[in-house]
Amino acid sequence: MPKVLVSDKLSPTAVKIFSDRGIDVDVKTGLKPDELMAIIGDYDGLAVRSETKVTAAVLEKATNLKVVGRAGIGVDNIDIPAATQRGVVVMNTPYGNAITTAEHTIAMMFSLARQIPLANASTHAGKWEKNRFMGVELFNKVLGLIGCGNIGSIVAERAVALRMRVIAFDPYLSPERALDLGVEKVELDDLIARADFITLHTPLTEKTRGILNADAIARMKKGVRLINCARGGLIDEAALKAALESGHVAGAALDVFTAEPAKENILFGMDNVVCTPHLGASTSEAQENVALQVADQISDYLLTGAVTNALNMAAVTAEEAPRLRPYMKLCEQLGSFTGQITESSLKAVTIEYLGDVAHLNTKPLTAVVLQGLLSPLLESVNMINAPLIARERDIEVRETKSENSSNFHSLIRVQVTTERQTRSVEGSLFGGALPRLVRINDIPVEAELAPTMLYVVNEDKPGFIGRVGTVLSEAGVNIASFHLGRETVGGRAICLVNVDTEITAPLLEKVAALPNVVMAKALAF
Ligand SMILES: NC(=O)c1ccc[n+]([C@@H]2O[C@H](COP(=O)([O-])OP(=O)(O)OC[C@H]3O[C@@H](n4cnc5c(N)ncnc54)[C@H](O)[C@@H]3O)[C@@H](O)[C@H]2O)c1
Ligand SMILES: O=C(O)[C@H](O)COP(=O)(O)O
Repeated sequence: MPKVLVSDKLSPTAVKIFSDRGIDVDVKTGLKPDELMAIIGDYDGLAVRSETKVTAAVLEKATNLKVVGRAGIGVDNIDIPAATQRGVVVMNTPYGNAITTAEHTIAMMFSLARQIPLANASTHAGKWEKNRFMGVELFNKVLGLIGCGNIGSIVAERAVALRMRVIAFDPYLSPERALDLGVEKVELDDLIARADFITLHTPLTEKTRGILNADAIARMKKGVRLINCARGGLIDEAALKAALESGHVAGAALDVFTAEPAKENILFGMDNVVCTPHLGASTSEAQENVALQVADQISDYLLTGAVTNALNMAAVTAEEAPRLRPYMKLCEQLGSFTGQITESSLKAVTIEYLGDVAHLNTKPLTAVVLQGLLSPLLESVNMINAPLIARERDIEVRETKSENSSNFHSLIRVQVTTERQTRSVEGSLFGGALPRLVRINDIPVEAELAPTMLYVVNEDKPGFIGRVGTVLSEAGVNIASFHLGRETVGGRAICLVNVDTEITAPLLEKVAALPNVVMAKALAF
């Protein structure tokens, strides 16, 4: 039974879903890094929010871990490259808290415009300072959105309804989408110069870190108000403090901070700053949504292989997963066979999906071919990091599909080009489930791949089979099955022998030295 650890505060719905689906679940929140590292090796899945830091050091100890699920959007607390390297799928729940966070942004904008937090404190203190709190309307003001994805778009819709004039900077916002939302797509400089209110809705990346720095702030309208419910670090806090003190920026509302938990911050205590402790996603509805989604996604992956909302792997639906399973095995074997017989550096791989398989989601199949292909050549390759490794090594990966597959319902052809040559291997599923190699280069064959195999390329001459059999039997190696194929009578031929024990190097040398043998290799699957 798979085991999952919930290490941040999640709605109890998550635990119920894991238990109902037959997954062992432990809830241990507030763990220190060394405490997490001490126990993480026991778990197949980890469910987190933003508090648990899933670092490379934690992943190193996570020897059984298959999936990390983030109940929320931002994944900056998870070392995705390290997870990818270790074959751990990282998933988030990209929509579950988007409305809630957009509503928090709007609430922060109103709070700033009408100084509600300060007025509230003053009124509670019995001061009745009616003349102190003069606000501004949102109506007809220019709202500049930096980032117009899920949350930015929802903020835009709400702001348009408030009759604000909404402009947005987002390099990935299409003109059609902007039109649909009723926002004007602009460049960052334009937004900075025109906006009365600016809200941020991007992840924190190398490009967005400090996107509102001293220079950007200096170019804003005097009296601008800034709202950040995305990530600390998008606004330079020291530059903001200076601009708030000078009055250039009239106010700022911040849910997120450069260092969190933010027990101290240079902006704390300023009258024109409204703060909340990273509450953007904190509504009962959003927490219910993300807990339910993350538990279902983690369970689906652990129980069926379905992949939803992964950041480092292609999606696989629950319906696709069982149909893909036998092809995954075949693809791994085709990749592994090709990888084991490849001796010079790889330049390109083409994977052709022919017949019924062409209608399936082939992205994960290609990832598995690459895993099989690269595993004999490199350490620690898995289907999650294999596409990345291929890219990093400039191996061109092509995928083609066609409905025609000659004599087979489905046929997968893997063609590999190295510095020296191009070779191809074809495979199919017999009876819809059993992987078989059906062609190696131009030679038809029908071979089941077994854990230990001998692969020989030879000239098709009488006596060859007997000689191989004799050499193997003299070495005490039992033959389980023998598969032959040849180009033409007397031409190039191949033989694949499934054997019950290891083929040692001296034995392989003996086979290679037999008459008419062109090449001999020991293979393992
Ligand atoms: N405060 C909270 O509790 C809370 C809750 C949820 C999400 N968030 C944060 O809000 C952010 C946005 O979430 P989302 O769901 O809208 O994500 P999203 O991926 O749907 O949208 C992000 C948008 O930012 C845009 N973008 C990326 N780089 C950019 C750049 N350099 N300049 C301009 N735009 C850029 C992208 O094109 C995308 O449209 C995330 O960082 C997330 O972590 C915070
Ligand atoms: O990225 C997110 O989803 C938000 O920052 C929410 O974070 P939280 O789950 O820690 O509240």
